[in-house]
Amino acid sequence: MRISFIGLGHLNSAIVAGLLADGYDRDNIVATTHSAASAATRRQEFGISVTAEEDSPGTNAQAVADADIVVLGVKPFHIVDTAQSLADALRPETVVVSVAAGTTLATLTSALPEGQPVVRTMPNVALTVGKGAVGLARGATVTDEQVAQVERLFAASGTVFHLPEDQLNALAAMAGSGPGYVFRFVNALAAGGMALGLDEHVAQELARLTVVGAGAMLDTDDADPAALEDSIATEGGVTEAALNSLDANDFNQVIVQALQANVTRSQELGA
Ligand SMILES: NC(=O)C1=CN([C@@H]2O[C@H](COP(=O)(O)OP(=O)(O)OC[C@H]3O[C@@H](n4cnc5c(N)ncnc54)[C@H](O)[C@@H]3O)[C@@H](O)[C@H]2O)C=CC1
Ligand SMILES: O=C(O)[C@@H]1CCC=N1
Repeated sequence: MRISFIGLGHLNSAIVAGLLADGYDRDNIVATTHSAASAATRRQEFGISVTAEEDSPGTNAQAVADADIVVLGVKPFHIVDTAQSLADALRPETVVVSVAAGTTLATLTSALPEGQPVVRTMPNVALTVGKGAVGLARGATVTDEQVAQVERLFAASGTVFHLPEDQLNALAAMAGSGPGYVFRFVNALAAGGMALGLDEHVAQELARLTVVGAGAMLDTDDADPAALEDSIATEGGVTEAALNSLDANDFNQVIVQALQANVTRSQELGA
């Protein structure tokens, strides 16, 4: 299966890293970037063929010419132009996969030749470490076999959820962006530790190790986050006092509002 990555930034790099860690043959992966500098960096990092549009205009079209799957990993506001620029080079059976926030199947389909198989996905960067969560919605003309091929691309380093397209923005708000919220929490925890008088390095290490440890406790199929929370919040103890403070500040509602802001932005990007 030949896979062509158009754009090799944070997200497509996470997919490539996951594939390579799973033993995928690097000779069957090619990628392109905008700048020559980032192509050189990624070539070095992954040992795959990476060419830059800046160096050789038209390299995107060359990269997709014999691909079985093309993964468009450019920013949402570039995806229509990019898809249109590839239209003449794509073989009719090549599956075009979008990872873009917001961009709908209808928009992508209208930028491609009629009947081109399309899959819209929403991955997250945890693919890099084999722990990705990926939403997948199929276009109208993609076959079951092609969907299975796309699923295998992500299942190498993550868990795939087949969802109706109208649920992908919600998945993005939770899982696509979710690692970013967790990293923000780590930074906030470290800042909290420093406010209590801990040395910066100690506070940062404590924050990081705490989230790594809690994440590892969740890393089983039957993990129960509510029961885990209870197991730490001893009745009348210190954790309970802190959680009560979070409740008093409407922590859950703060999260709901953040997810709503995320969905609103997806809708704007998709409009
Ligand atoms: N970063 C993340 O955690 C996630 C990102 N996404 C989606 O992934 C897509 C890319 O986002 P990031 O990787 O964060 O952005 P990024 O800025 O890191 O990567 C964009 C890539 O596109 C390349 N590019 C731009 N114009 C190009 C052109 N004409 N030809 C070839 N390559 C070109 C750039 O060189 C760069 O490698 C977006 O659509 C985003 O919605 C989806 C889920 C998670
Ligand atoms: O922030 C973004 O727009 C992308 C999509 C989900 C995560 N990163």
